[in-house]
Amino acid sequence: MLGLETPILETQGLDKWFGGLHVTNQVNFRLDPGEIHCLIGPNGAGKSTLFKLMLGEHMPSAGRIMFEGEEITAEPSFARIRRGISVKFQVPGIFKELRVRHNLEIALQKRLKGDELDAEIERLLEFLNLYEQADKLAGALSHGQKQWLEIGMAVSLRPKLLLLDEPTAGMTPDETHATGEMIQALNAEGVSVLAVEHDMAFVRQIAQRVTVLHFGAVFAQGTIEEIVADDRVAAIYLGQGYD
Ligand SMILES: Nc1ncnc2c1ncn2[C@@H]1O[C@H](COP(=O)(O)OP(=O)(O)OP(=O)(O)O)[C@@H](O)[C@H]1O
Repeated sequence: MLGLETPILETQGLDKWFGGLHVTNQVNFRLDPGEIHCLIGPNGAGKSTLFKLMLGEHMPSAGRIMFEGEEITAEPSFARIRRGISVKFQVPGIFKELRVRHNLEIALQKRLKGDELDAEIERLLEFLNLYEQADKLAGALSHGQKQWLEIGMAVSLRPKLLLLDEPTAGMTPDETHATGEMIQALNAEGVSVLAVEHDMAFVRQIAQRVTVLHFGAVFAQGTIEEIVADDRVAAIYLGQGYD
């Protein structure tokens, strides 16, 4: 049941200032093990900054970050990755000049060798809907396929927690839906997920809980049904063109 276990990720009173700009404002956030959680909010609300604080790309001005009950506030990104946090950024970080298969091989060879490596490449190609693209150069994939390859690379280390920054940006509705199914399948294997997302249809598809950020602070939290029924949330999106 959500809320009773030690959170996989927790922030306590997290603050970030950029000069005079208070970009993260006393954020108390918890992600329970096994949860799919979406972080939404208008442009400039501070979603990416909160993400970067969780990853160790920015250091907070105040507050604490915990992973599985242990403090990681001052840890560099590589140490957080070693604990089991993996990330997929908006801009694909794939090797465009290499074949799709080879991209996966590079990501997987830290963990697997020989027959096991080969079998896992095949399994991932199937899982990512990239089986027929296996021998194409990664740079020749469609935008959506590149995002899927990046998801495959992000999960190749078997993370406990997957952080996704707008995973469906620029995707067609079909690709977006397929991405949702992929994330749900990973979640069914035990991966906890936190996704920054603008596409509300996608949020509705995957999120078990939603946090709304506004001016760097937690503005609302709940199920997607509670969030879409909240007039205060609708009001902060007015004029921004979201559905
Ligand atoms: N490195 C930085 N230095 C100074 N200001 C920054 C920096 N990074 C972000 N900001 C500012 O912090 C605020 C929040 O930015 P952030 O990118 O976290 O918002 P966001 O919710 O992710 O927005 P979007 O939905 O547009 O991606 C913005 O006003 C932005 O200009």
